Amino acid sequence: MYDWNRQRPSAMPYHRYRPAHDRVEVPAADRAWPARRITEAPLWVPVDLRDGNQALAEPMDPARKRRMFELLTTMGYKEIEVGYPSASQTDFDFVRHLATPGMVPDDVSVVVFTAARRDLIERTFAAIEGMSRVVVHLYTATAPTWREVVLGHDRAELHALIRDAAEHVARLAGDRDIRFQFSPEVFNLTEPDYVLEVCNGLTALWDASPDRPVIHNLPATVEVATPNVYADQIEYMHRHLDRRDAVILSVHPHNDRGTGVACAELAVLAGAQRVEGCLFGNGERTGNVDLVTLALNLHSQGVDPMVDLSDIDEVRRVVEHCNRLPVPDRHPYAGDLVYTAFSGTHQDAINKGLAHHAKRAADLGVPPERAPWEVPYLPIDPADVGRDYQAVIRVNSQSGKGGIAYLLHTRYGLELPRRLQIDFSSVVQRATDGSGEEITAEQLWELFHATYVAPGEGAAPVEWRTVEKAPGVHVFEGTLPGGRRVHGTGNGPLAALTAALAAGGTEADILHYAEHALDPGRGGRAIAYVELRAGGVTRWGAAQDTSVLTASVHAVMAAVARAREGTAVQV
Ligand SMILES: CC(=O)SCCNC(=O)CCNC(=O)[C@H](O)C(C)(C)COP(=O)(O)OP(=O)(O)OC[C@H]1O[C@@H](n2cnc3c(N)ncnc32)[C@H](O)[C@@H]1OP(=O)(O)O
Ligand SMILES: CC(C)C(=O)C(=O)O
Repeated sequence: MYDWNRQRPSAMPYHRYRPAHDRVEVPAADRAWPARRITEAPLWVPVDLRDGNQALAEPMDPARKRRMFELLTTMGYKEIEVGYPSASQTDFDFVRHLATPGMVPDDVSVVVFTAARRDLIERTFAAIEGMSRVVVHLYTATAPTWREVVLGHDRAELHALIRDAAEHVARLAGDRDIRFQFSPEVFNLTEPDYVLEVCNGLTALWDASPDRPVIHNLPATVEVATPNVYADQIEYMHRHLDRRDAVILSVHPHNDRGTGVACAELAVLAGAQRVEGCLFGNGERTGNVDLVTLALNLHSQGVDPMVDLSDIDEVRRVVEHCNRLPVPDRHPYAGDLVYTAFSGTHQDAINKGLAHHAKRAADLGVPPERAPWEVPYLPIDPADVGRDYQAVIRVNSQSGKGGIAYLLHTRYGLELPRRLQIDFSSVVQRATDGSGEEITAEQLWELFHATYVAPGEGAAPVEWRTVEKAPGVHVFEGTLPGGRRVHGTGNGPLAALTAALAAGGTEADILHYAEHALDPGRGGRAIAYVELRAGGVTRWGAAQDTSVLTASVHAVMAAVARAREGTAVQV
């Protein structure tokens, strides 16, 4: 029987915890969500200025709040939770600031958050005086532990408290342009029948209609189960909420198990129409669900995300400034390293994929940024979010020839022949293995130059010329360093050069020769690459010059000089 790697029981106190299924009744498994697909973006509601802000060690000051609000409207969010105005003077003043005419774009609604307490509700209404298109968001925790331990109420008492608060909200709203939202906090640990009793009661109390729908927001306040459990809970509510066409079913996942994004996506499959979260997942503890990841996940499936993330680094800079928290290097879509490959096989595949993409775009007659994207290892085109390809490939000891060639090509215009790529890759490997560090494009170029070009610099003829005496008959004559005159004839200038070298005692066979122009930014220069065999060893040499012939002669001499270094016998 297979028993390799048999794992041993740990000493972790895991038995202190109960599975989520024992803590909450998960409705019957008559589910349709697994077979559904997401074909349009849900309504997004960023809660950075409330849930995100309340989780910061240094909550945003008015200037940072204004910056965050501006960012959210610029990105295209149309419903934004702007604060908990009864919680602090800063929050109150910020909402009053938004009440100034012209501060909130006409097509944007603001949401204000309040607990189900009359004093807090009244302060909330004072904050929104004079504003239109406001959503008043009332919340109360409804899960058993919160009822019993935190609030000290049984089911009926808590229901009465919520209804009293909801009536107060409706009274203060009167016939103003205000909509209502309710969140049974810790929905995911609340009995489904109790959630329905409370939510359906409020739908009736607030007289929700398709023209003036109520929002029922069902939070996974603390994520406690696998995302399929949350999806089952949401689908059950979707099917059983009264006046379904007068209810916007909203979700508000947190990320305690690291599956906030999965919870939100499965909840949308299960019937949720609206998602609350924060940019890059700021929020209490491990954060709210990340709205950037959700939006770009849709983008990567060909679904319009309905927000603008075309300059993700600018979004990230503003969010980092407002929250005073960094976005990690591996953060989906936004981290510094997420479009970068270090490993050889990934680089090789990306390199080939990018070349294939460029060709496909040309074949289709469209610019590369409009052509269908199917590049291995890159789920989206970095250019879609304003990233360039500079950082896509970076080289260290895990890298292979493809990545090295890619960097030298994109940065310096070199088109290394395949065998030279292989040769140089082992040179790079030795250098990076020794240092253990990443090697930049500049350092690669320096290493390339030192390895293949520099040896020719002291070995090139001091003066030389070639003449075509008759068609196909070339003569090379020149003076080698040290003063020796050499002379040779061949069917081309390089054949004449090797004949001259042979006459001088150095037998060399050219195995491969390639040259190309470098880009115009390099002063009209050409580069030549030569692989030759001399004295029993095979070596590459390279040289650049404005003359192709000079570059070729110097490349031959560089390879000869390297072959000399590599043989015991002087060639
Ligand atoms: C999941 C969430 O994100 S919920 C939002 C959490 N956000 C915040 O707490 C940030 C802002 N909060 C605050 O600044 C303060 O808590 C305030 C101003 C709202 C209230 O402050 P205080 O009156 O000093 O009360 P404190 O915060 O100490 O305690 C909360 C009280 O409200 C009660 N309470 C808590 N939630 C609710 C609710 N949703 N509805 C009604 N009462 C509630 C608690 O039972 C407790 O009552 P008790 O004092 O009789 O035991
Ligand atoms: C009350 C709701 C909206 C909330 O912030 C949460 O449950 O995390």
